[in-house]
Amino acid sequence: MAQLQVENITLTFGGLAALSGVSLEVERGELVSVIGPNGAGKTSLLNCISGFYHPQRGRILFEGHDLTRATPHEVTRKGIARAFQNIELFSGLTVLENLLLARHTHLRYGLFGAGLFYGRALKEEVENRKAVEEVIDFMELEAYRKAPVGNLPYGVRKRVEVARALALSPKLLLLDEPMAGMTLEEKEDMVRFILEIRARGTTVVLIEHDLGVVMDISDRIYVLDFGQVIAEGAPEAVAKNPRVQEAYLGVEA
Ligand SMILES: Nc1ncnc2c1ncn2[C@@H]1O[C@H](COP(=O)(O)OP(=O)(O)OP(=O)(O)O)[C@@H](O)[C@H]1O
Repeated sequence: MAQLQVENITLTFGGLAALSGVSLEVERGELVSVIGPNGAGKTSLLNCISGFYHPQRGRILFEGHDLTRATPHEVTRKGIARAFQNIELFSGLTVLENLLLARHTHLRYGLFGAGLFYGRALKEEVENRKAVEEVIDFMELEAYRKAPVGNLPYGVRKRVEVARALALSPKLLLLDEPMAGMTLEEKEDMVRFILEIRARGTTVVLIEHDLGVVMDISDRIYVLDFGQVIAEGAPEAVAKNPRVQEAYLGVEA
């Protein structure tokens, strides 16, 4: 059974179908990209998987758990974390504080438990610190750990946004245009990080407009157009698909 199973989901907004009958399967450890023209439904799909939107039809299963109606918080606790297109960080807090806060908000046992079991809370805090420091090290953010996020250059903030998601120790990482607006050098760094994240066994679902990057690094690609999957497969096959060329690249088939 695939780790993530999106089964035939439909999501409408006042009569307009953002997604109609979309199915997608992602195996554990895979790097799967979702591409498609503007408005194709890519972000809506990610919003459904991460619990921000609930499809009117269909099912979303993660490791066998039905997440179709789950809240974003429940989805995170099941092991899915998301880095947002529009960076979702607290600009007045440092990199370290943002990462710790993400863990505290989503992963802690709760105040009641912490009060009753002081030892456990302390152990949890040590684990939080360790996990966050490890992510800072991994994402090469050491030089910025005490810097308020608002003062950092855009490219570094994008990297912190991915680090915030990684701080949740996810089994599945959802990346919504992590390279948008980056310089070539920053993109190359981000590609390296994504490949290393996958190499460590984390499943990655990536939305990305840079086709060159997508073709280079994806195990498989899903192509959306007008809220439907019009192609799926290995990068070479997808690139050759006439429907994709027509829809995505604006080339006559
Ligand atoms: N909250 C919403 N309310 C109404 N319509 C929405 C909402 N979110 C998305 N849509 C509509 O759903 C469709 C798909 O949008 P979506 O943002 O998922 O596309 P996308 O493929 O991510 O596009 P882009 O590449 O521009 O980010 C669009 O027609 C959009 O206007």
